[in-house]
Order: sequence, then C-alpha cells, then structure tokens
Amino acid sequence: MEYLDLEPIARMAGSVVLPGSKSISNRTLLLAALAEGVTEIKGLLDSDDTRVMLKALRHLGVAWEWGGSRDCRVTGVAGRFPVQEAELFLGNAGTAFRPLTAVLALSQGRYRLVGVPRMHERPIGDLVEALRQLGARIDYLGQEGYPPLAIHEARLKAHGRVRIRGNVSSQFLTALLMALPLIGKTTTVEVVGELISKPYVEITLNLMRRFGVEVVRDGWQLFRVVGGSRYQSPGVIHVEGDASSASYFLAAGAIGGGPVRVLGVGRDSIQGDIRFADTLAQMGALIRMGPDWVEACGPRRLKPLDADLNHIPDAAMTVAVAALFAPGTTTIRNIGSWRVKETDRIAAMAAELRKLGATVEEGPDFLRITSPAHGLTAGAVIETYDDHRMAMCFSLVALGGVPVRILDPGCVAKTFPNYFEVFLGLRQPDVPVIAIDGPSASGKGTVAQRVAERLGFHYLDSGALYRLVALAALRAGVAWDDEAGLERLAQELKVRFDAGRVWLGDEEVTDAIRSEEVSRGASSVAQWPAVREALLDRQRAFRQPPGLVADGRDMGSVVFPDARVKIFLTASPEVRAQRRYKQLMEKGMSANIQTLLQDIRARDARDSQRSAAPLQKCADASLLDTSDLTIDQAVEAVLKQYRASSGPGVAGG
Ligand SMILES: Nc1ncnc2c1ncn2[C@@H]1O[C@H](COP(=O)(O)OP(=O)(O)O)[C@@H](O)[C@H]1O
Ligand SMILES: Nc1ccn([C@@H]2O[C@H](COP(=O)(O)OP(=O)(O)O)[C@@H](O)[C@H]2O)c(=O)n1
Repeated sequence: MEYLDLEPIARMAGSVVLPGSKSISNRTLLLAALAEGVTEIKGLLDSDDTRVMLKALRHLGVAWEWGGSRDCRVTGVAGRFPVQEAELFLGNAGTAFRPLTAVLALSQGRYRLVGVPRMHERPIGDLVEALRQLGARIDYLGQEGYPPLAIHEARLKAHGRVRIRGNVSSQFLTALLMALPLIGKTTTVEVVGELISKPYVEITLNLMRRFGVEVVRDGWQLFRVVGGSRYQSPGVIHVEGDASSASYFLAAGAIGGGPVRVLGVGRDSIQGDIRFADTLAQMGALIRMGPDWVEACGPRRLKPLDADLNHIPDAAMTVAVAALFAPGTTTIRNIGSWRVKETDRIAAMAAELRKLGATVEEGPDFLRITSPAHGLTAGAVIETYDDHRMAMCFSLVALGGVPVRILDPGCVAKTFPNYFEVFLGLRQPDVPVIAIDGPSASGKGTVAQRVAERLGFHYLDSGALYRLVALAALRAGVAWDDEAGLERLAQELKVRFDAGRVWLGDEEVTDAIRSEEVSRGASSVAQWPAVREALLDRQRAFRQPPGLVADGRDMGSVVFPDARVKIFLTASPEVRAQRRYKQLMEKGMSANIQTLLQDIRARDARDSQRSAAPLQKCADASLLDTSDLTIDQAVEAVLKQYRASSGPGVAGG
C-alpha cells in the first residue's frame, strides 16, 4: 500500500495487548542461540526486525521453531555456531546488526554482514574499533566506519581491557558486552565519553543475568565480564510488551480523551521507555499503572514541555508529535542519537511537523516545536522515511480533527505489523461530558440533573458512590481509617441508580445516604486513594451516548479530564448552609443551621486539603457562583457554555 488516509478521530478509548519488545526479543534470541540448552521464548515479537535475526541465526546453524504465534523455541549452540562461513543480510535492523557483528567477530569464522542502503549509512566504527582491540579482524567493504563488513578468522588477544565510545549509540556497548563471554577470559570494558541511552544497556545486563552471566558494573564507565562466564538457558523466558510501541497508544489516550490501557508493560518493566508515561504525565495526562499495564487519559489539550529525553530516545518521538497538541513551545533535548537511526529523525521530524503548521527549530541534538496557533493543517501528506516510528507517531495527527495521509504505512512492519489496525480499533464515537464540580450544597446535583434532563443526557451523582461506601462501612462495621477494608467495600459495592432513586443490594437507600452521619463518613472515605481508585472505572462507565452530566469534586480533573465543559459551581458557605437546611426540612429530616454551617466548613476543608484528588477548580474549568442565582439561571449558564463548546479534538492554541 502506497499510502493510508486517516480520517479525523473523535475519541480514543479501549485496551491494547502490546506486541513483544523489539529490544528484548532480539537480545533474547541471540542469547538463547549462544546458550547451552533449549530456551522457550514466550511473547516474542514477530516483525521484520526479529525475522531478520531469526533468519541470520538459521544461516548460522541455530535450530529454532515457532510454536503458537508469539512463542519460539531455540536450541542453543553453547557458544559456537555450527556454520563458520556465511553471508548474512540484516536489513535495517540495528538490534541484529550490531550484536551479530560483535558475536561473529569473536567466533573464529568468516562472515559477511550486509544491510539495506540506510544500514550502510549508520555508523559502526566505534564497535569495530573496540573489537579490533580484542584481536578481531574486520574489514569495511564500503565506506570506512560503516557496514557492510567482512569478518575473518582471528587470534583473539586476552589482554583484558577494551575501550569503547558511549556517546553515538548504546548498542555498541550492548553488542560488545553480549559477545564478551565468548572470549572466555576476564575482560573489562571502559566506556569513553558519556554513555547515552543507559536504560537500553540495563536491558542488556538484565537479560545476560537471566542467561547466567553477571556483568560487574562500576557506574556507567566500567563493565567487567569474568572469565569462564557461559550462557545457560533459563528454560522459559517471557518477553515484555514493547514500551516504545506503548507510547503511541498512551499518547492517543491523553490526546483522544481515553482511557487507553496497554497490556504487557507496567511498573515492573525493565524497559527504559516505560518512563515515557512520566513525561506524558508532565504534559498533563493522567496515568494509572499496574505491574504489567499502563493506562492514560487526558485533557486532549496538553501542556508544553522542556525536557532532556536522552533516557527515552525512541518514545521521545511520540513527545514531538504530542507537542502539536500542547499550545506553546515544547523543547526536546539531548536526542543526538536520532541522527543515526532508521533515518535522520531530527530532520525528518522537523520536516513533517512543519507540514502540520508547527514552527520547528532543529538543532544538532534538539528540537523546538511550537504548535500551530489555529489548529493543525488539514490533509498533510506525511513522508515516513522507511522509519516505522515516523509512521506510528504521525497517526496521532488524526486526533487533531483533521485528515492526514501517511505514506508507505507498511514500514511499521519493522516492529508492529498490524499497528494501524490496532490503532484504529481504539476509535470511539465522541460522547460529550459536562463535568460539574464544587463544594457541598453549592447546587451541583440540582443543576446537573436539570441540565441532563434538558439535553437528554445521562446523569452521574458521583458523591452518591462515596456516600454508599460510607453507608456500607457503617453497616459492616469497617472503620473510617481502614483503607484496605473500605477499598474492598468500594470494589464490591452492589449499587443501582434508577429514576433518582438508589439501591444498595436489594435495599432502597435514597434517603439513608443523605443523613449527616453518612455525609461526614463520605468525606472521610473519599480521602483514601485506594477507595477513589476502586470507584474510578465505575464512574467512567456512566459515559454513554448521547452524553453525560457528572457532578462531584474531581469530575473535570480526574474522572473525565477530557470533559467538553467543566464547571466549578460554588456559593458562599452561609448560602450553602441555608440551602441544605431547607432541603433537609423539606425531606422531614431534623437539622440545625449552625451545625450545618460548621459541617460544611469542615467538609470543605477536608475535601480541599486531602492529597488524593482534592477539591479545587482546575485551570480549564469555569467558575459559576450561584450565591445570587436562581436554579434556572444556573442551569441556563451551564447550557450556554455547552452550546458554545467547540467539540472534540481541538489541537493547537
Ligand atoms: N442556584 C440556586 N439557587 C437557589 N437554590 C439552589 C440553587 N442551586 C441549588 N439550590 C438548592 O440548594 C440545595 C442543595 O443543592 P444540591 O444540588 O443538593 O447541592 P450539591 O449537590 O452541590 O450538594 C437544593 O435544595 C437546591 O434546590
Ligand atoms: N467526585 C466526588 C464526589 C464526592 N466526594 C466526596 O463525597 C462526599 C459526598 O459528596 P456529595 O457530592 O454527595 O456531597 P454534597 O456536595 O452533596 O454534600 C464529599 O464531601 C466528598 O468528600 C468526592 O470526594 N469526590
């Protein structure tokens, strides 16, 4: 396919099972091949780059077979490839080319390593230089310092020390370290200059350890592989999902409303790119993380950023495109390695972002991106430079309310063959939300319900959920400070809302949850992060066509950060105490106005001072003080804002 046209996407939400990590897959394949014993690799990535590695290994005499779509069984050769003479075609796969160069250079055979033309423009001199120090004999078949390479038999020197530059690509160090156990003698690697992309080296060390080889490390300067270290199969090994691939979906959640959840990487990940989630959070996304999943949602309009992203070089490309959705100027620093990737990514990114109306300043190792002031340019035709990440990143443009054409979309096969299918599977119709937050008795519930009626929208009284947890806790004798106990109640809560009435299990509790005792209890249980977390998905499930009006304390800030309209509804404490008094009297419940005023003040303080989702007006909410308004006037004010709202997918300033 020459191009793929993406239509504007209103909203993104859902979950995605990530393909296996490319970095982990190719390292694992090589280590499994070198190891003694059979390794069952679970969750292996099946893509162009891993096929390049698999094919090369087969040429070298390594036996492997797929079992199921993501599992591969490799029979190790215990450090010596059966085939001692071969020509290997390694495409544009850096994760195959560099490590195989190192391993074959120390393998006593005759090999030729070639790639696609772009691979022949990607430097490898620093690695060759280091291997030559060990006695390896390597010739450049084309340009000095670049592939293709010829490797000859050599007498290796065991002088114990080798120096390698660390500031062009961390893959050189990775390749060298993985090959060192083949020498059989203790060898110390000294990194010259600052080591870039350190997290990738950590992946290498981690995987070598799983295959039985411990690299002794002194800072990021000295690495020692002890003589006699040999790779041993761990038996079964699981490949994590690809954290770089996760970045597109997490960004889609932040820009497209979300929540979007990726399965396969999380808190326990060994991949550096998992830190992309932190960067996205700095840009205003809301992130939740479990051991092996991450979820993002966000306000669609992000915050610009000025950051050193050396630690997440691949996912940093996603930040560059996300910058289109962050009114202002975003600066991405210390990304010089982009120049020697699949393409010169700094130049490519600058050229393509400009097509969308962004102003881009390009430096030797930085990009400064100012988002277009009046929305993205429609109908841009994006070149992808045979770079899978360019194609994947720019799919996000469709969330900016404009169509976009991606040229050569098939280049995603390098790491994620069905990327676009999975990406488009997250499309959702837009379901507008009106979020009304504010203090107790400001009139949120009354106004929200009437607005919902007028628009024919669904209504969520989020406070009722906290009240229900409090009531359930009173019934079950769970104390207000028992976070785990309250969390369990919140998770198991059996509630039903119907025509303004509320049931807990089989019992109608519409009035019971309005008692003063439950009111106080609600604001106590609401302080616990675990309780709030347990109620989050339940609240989000209320978002159903044609729309939702939700009231509470954190509707606009946490639960529906992409709400079309955000209102902070308030009134003076005295007015609110009066209103509550009248309300209780009408229900025939007893009340004292002074006590109510005290309660309101105490609850305001608790709600606004707690650390989890405190009650506060978020920057993008508009203030509506109803002290001097009638209910109808307040309702009209909200409806007016809704009618004036511009709809989904607003990009730029
Ligand atoms: N703008 C308003 N003017 C006068 N009374 C109002 C107004 N808004 C709400 N009320 C009354 O105040 C009382 C408290 O409102 P409620 O919706 O329960 O507040 P909240 O949900 O914020 O706690 C209700 O009896 C309601 O009729
Ligand atoms: N989204 C929400 C809604 C309520 N709450 C808590 O739940 C309590 C009861 O909420 P509510 O909205 O029914 O209370 P009132 O505003 O009606 O008094 C509040 O005091 C808050 O502490 C919350 O923390 N977050």
